[in-house]
Amino acid sequence: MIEVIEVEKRFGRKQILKGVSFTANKGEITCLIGINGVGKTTILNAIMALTPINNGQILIDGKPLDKHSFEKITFIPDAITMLPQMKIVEAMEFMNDFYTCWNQKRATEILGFFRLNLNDRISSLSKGNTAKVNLLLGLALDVDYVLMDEPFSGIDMFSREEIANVFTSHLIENRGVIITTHEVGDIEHLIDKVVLLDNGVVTKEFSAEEKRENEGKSVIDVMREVYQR
Ligand SMILES: Nc1ncnc2c1ncn2[C@@H]1O[C@H](COP(=O)(O)OP(=O)(O)OP(=O)(O)O)[C@@H](O)[C@H]1O
Repeated sequence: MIEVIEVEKRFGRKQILKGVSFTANKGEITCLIGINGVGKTTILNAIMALTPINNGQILIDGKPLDKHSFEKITFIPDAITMLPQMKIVEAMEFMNDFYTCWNQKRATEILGFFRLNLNDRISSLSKGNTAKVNLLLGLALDVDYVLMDEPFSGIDMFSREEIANVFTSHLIENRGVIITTHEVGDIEHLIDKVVLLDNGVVTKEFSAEEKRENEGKSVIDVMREVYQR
């Protein structure tokens, strides 16, 4: 389980996170939702220890972040981190050299899943294929938790459908996934838990299925209630 406990984060004098708490379980998809600038990416960066927090605690399987946390989590950012002149195959080789938990068999499977070509250069990829390469590089790591920052952002509906298919595949099975988005429509039916952020805190944390079954409300209905004040 990933536990985010009363996390506070300031950039200069601007307090972005004012005591954010939520949990994300293994085998579940937890969706962090909030309007632009609310601090979704900052939370993912904090979980990866890429940004220091001012207060609070983050635990992975009950333990504070340390140098071994990286063997448990992968972060799939919304922009490519590989050099533009690299071919996809070279990006995969780089990951293989760098990470002991790289799973080549899984990488080859994802390559086929997304119909990507090994010899295509990163710089030549469409936005949709860039997102798919990011997913390939992240999901081919054998780790328990996957953080995804805005995987659907700016991508056409066909690529969105293909990416959404990942969430029902064995590529995700048994892993704990935290995804940030403000375009919840594509995966609403796949999300286990929704964490709504507003004004630096978690305003609602709920099961999407229970909300639908007990109150007849979709995630988008709840978002409207929270954000259209
Ligand atoms: N390194 C930084 N230095 C200063 N301010 C920052 C830094 N990183 C983020 N911020 C600010 O913190 C706030 C939250 O940023 P963050 O990227 O976490 O939001 P977000 O919810 O992911 O937004 P979006 O949906 O637009 O991606 C923003 O106001 C942003 O400008």
